[in-house]
Amino acid sequence: MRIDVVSIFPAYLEGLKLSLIGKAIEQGLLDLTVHDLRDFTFDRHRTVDDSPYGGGAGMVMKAEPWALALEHILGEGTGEATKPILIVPSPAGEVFDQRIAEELAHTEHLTFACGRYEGIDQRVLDWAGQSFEVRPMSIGDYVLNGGEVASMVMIEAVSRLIPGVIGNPESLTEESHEDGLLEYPIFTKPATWRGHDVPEILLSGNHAAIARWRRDRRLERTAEVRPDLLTGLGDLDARDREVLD
Ligand SMILES: COc1cccc(Cn2ccc3ccc(-c4cc(N)[nH]n4)cc32)c1
Repeated sequence: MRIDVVSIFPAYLEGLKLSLIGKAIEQGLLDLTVHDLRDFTFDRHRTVDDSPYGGGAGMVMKAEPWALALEHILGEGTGEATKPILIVPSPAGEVFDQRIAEELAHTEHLTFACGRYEGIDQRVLDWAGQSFEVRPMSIGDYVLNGGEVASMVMIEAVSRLIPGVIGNPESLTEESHEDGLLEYPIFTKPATWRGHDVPEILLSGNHAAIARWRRDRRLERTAEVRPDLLTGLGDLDARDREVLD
């Protein structure tokens, strides 16, 4: 997968080059390029913003640098079969979730447009629609100062789903949100720690009983912390219902 990110703070994205995502880049599973939007300005001050038409507080990101940056990215295109996707982090976007992460993990090329100030001139998104599938995307109902953190969240959530990025693919199966339930509580040595014991069942070696215990804990935790997720689940069996009632 090819990922391009455009930002006026390219150093923000350096964190992605650590740990598993960094290894995936080294292994060629991921091709990440971060572009400095100011490289697409040509005035002395490398201007990327101006005051908003219609008045109001703050500044708006100018269209032309964005168009030049996106054209540069398209120009490096390797003739992808489908329109590349342009993710535009925004408080006014569709809310990113695991389903969208799974969807994006199957695409060839993602571009993230990291806005700052009060956002990007709307005409950029309208213009980009001719060459990109433009997806304004929120990572939650709270306000950030720009799109970089949101892009890192989405890039991490998507990249870890690419085969080979996470060493053990089994660890992707029983995760929160993977199948609609939150994950079960986890423990490691020592078996007793500051007066707190690991649940006996986990020391029993009875794998069927352990699997059942884990599913029960997932159901209980989901019902307690995120009951909204239970409505989206398919048919729960009688045993599941018993745990929830
Ligand atoms: C109403 O508050 C705002 C309205 C417009 C812009 C900004 C600041 N800002 C600039 C670029 C940008 C990109 C993403 C986000 C963002 C995404 C999520 N989930 N929260 N915040 C915020 C951004 C704040």
